Amino acid sequence: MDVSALQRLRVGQGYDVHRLVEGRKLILAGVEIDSPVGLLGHSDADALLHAVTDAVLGAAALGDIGRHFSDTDPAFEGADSGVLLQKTLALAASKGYQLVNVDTTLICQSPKLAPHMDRMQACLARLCGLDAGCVNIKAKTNEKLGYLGRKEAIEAQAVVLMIKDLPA
Ligand SMILES: Nc1ccn([C@@H]2O[C@H](COP(=O)(O)O)[C@@H](O)[C@H]2O)c(=O)n1
Ligand SMILES: C[C@@]1(CO)OP(=O)(O)OP(=O)(O)OC[C@H]1O
Repeated sequence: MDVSALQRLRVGQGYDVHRLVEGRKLILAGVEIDSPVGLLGHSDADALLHAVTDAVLGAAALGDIGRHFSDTDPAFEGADSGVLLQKTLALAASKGYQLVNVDTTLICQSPKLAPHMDRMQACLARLCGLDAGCVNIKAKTNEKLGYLGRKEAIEAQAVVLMIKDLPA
């Protein structure tokens, strides 16, 4: 086993939740999904991309999403979370971190996401600069339990693996 390669590996974990309301678009993994309700937020409220962004920041020990893109800054009102993820990946790359793979879970009672999964996976892979085979999105209902089960919100969880360059 190559121990020096193992020492360059970093894992990161991310989580997000946004409330579902009328009058907002539902955007997940950078894809707009046909729905009578959408996620509320200062940005486009893409909970999945926020969780992935936090996981990347976690792996690179760079804090959390709000530290880089404040939810009180008018610059991020309606922001495209795909752009924020790509800025985060560029920041991580500037510190020597490259993404290896991404795994995510959406806890979403409704709508059914299976019909949108291929598009969501392709979009997330493009945003991450990875092959689709290195990116995964899973969907779960919350078995009608609690605020997620009552369709009041959607939750996202993400785990990433990153590899750090050897110091020059
Ligand atoms: N919003 C969702 C939720 C779930 N799915 C798919 O259904 C399967 C079963 O979900 P359970 O919560 O009942 O375990 C799940 O594995 C997904 O394939 C979905 O498409 N959209
Ligand atoms: C990206 C930001 C910017 O306001 O998006 P929000 O829509 O506020 O979403 P949240 O996940 O609550 O916090 C992250 C914020 O930094």
